[in-house]
Amino acid sequence: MTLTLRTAPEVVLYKGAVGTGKTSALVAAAAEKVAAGAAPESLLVFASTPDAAAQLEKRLAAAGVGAVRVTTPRAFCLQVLAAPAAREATGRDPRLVSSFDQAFIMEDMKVSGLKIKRLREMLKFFYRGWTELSGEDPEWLVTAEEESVHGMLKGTLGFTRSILEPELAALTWGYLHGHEDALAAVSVDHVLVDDYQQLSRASQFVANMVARQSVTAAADPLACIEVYDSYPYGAGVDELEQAGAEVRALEDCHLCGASLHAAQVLADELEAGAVVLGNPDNLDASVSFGEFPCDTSHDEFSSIAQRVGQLSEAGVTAEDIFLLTFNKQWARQLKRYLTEQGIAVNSAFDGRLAAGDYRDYARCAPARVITALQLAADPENCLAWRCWIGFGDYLGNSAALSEIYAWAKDKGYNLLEVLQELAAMDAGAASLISAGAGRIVAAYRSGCAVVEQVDGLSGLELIRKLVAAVDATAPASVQETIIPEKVEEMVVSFCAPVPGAATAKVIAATVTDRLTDSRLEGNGGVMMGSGAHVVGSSPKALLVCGFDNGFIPERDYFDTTVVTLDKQEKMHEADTRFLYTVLGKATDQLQVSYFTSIDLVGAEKLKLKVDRIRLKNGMRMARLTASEFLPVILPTD
Ligand SMILES: Nc1ncnc2c1ncn2[C@@H]1O[C@H](COP(=O)(O)OP(=O)(O)OP(=O)(O)O)[C@@H](O)[C@H]1O
Repeated sequence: MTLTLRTAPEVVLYKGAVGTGKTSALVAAAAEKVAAGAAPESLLVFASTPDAAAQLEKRLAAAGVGAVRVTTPRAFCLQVLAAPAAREATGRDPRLVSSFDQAFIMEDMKVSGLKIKRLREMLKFFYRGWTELSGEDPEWLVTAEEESVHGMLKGTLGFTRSILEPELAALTWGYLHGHEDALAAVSVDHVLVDDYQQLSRASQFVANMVARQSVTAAADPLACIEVYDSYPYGAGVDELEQAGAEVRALEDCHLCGASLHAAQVLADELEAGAVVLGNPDNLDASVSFGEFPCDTSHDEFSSIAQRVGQLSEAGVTAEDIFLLTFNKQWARQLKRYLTEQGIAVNSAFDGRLAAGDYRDYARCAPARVITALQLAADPENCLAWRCWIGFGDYLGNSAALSEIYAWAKDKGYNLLEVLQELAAMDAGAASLISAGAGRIVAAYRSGCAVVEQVDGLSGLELIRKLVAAVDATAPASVQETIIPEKVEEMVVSFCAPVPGAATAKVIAATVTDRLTDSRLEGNGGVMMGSGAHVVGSSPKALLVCGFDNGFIPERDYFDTTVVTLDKQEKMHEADTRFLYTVLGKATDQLQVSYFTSIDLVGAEKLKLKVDRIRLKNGMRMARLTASEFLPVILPTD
């Protein structure tokens, strides 16, 4: 069964390679519509990531179209599903399952009895299917096993009233598709979409369906990389063309010579002859390219700091410099170094919850406090209840829960209603439903007590009290091993900043953002981040840092005992596409640096590819090489 794209009567598609001015064309189109009399509120602009949305908002404001709403499909869908009617219809709250929550959902799924590897594969198949709206095809799920595992997953998500990210846009599309009034309420006259190819198919469908008069999209099919939506749908560009889009091809590239050259050779590798980037200014690639080999990692940090200094002396503002990194741990070290040198860095939040092992009360103490905070913010948060009752048990209490779910299935209860009903029963009756019901009810009661104890508190006082109250719910033997000050420090750093008046709701919202999103959080400073953060920006100087084998390509790529040849080929293609997208960004300079030696322990920790080991001053040192992509992108004479 084929599903056809429902779109607006007027569809324009700006199509071009990196740096050909697609976003600029979109901004101009928005400005034109407003100049022609459209109210700014009648426009809705989608970007593929929150960082790209922030950049686009600035570009629109600079073009005089300030009051236009710029968002991501994810944020838009969550807002649509927040309406009471949508909650009622979908049976879900607008709450995404974070990677932390996912551990518990996985425990619930393991009850299916499938081997973990098979289960993970099947889940991926469902996720992709959801993003591609395969659920519309009655023959999508073939085997009875698939049907049953799929039903189980949907059931678990229903009980916890939560949404998996790959499910979000499909759920929204399904809801709007079946509720014309809801669709009319969220529709606008003009929808504009940047980096269309980076959206999932379901996101693309949602963006099109909410446009009454026109859709203006910008796309580069070659730059189809996963940055925010899972399973970006490159084929959607063709689908839009088939839906009657008027294609406006953009060919002149406005990047610096080095970025243009890198993009061209990488594009050639992806699809011979597919893209020929016009170079209107006949730029010389070698002038805008810089290669900076360094001996140690520390030398590279120092080289980066020095170059940032030189750039700012030359008049490049901090906001026009992007430091692209490939490894989180190494990026953390680089950030620390730059900050010590007085260089302000605008990067994504990088605190860890030290979620530890949820089976171990002591190790997951900060995660339990965060979960309790979410319950304090919303005692009806079924997903947080799921986590809360799972802590401290080897299987996250999944076996008992599955029996309880089976009992509650026909009653139409959500998890909180199930817990309330069990708590109201006498213990004997509850244990007939599940032998583990007593444990679950006890956990539920302890959670209610914690919520009650922090009622009305705010700021640090709230967190302090939460830490103490949560600590008291752990078994006495565990409490002895928990250091409340340490837990408090970790929780505070995860929630920071915590103003005195911040309520549980406010703090929990920050936590939820950080658990489910990654965006540049700084106010000014040089931008630093991964490929997902550079998308949507057009820095003057792009400094590619730590361009080493092991960081890109990843170490496993080189080890054919770990990776099959097929997989290796796929990894190479994905890296090429990724580099094509992210290196094709700089308008003035593309600088690449790498380091060639590190102690062996450091190399292991950072998962670098070690070429050779030698002894230096009695220490085992690893010899590294620049990324195998460096010779590919080097400008030729
Ligand atoms: N006609 C033009 N003349 C000169 N510079 C331009 C022109 N159009 C765009 N630029 C500049 O080129 C850079 C890239 O433009 P833009 O971001 O619009 O391209 P894009 O195709 O959307 O890029 P990406 O592939 O990164 O999404 C920006 O710095 C922009 O200001």
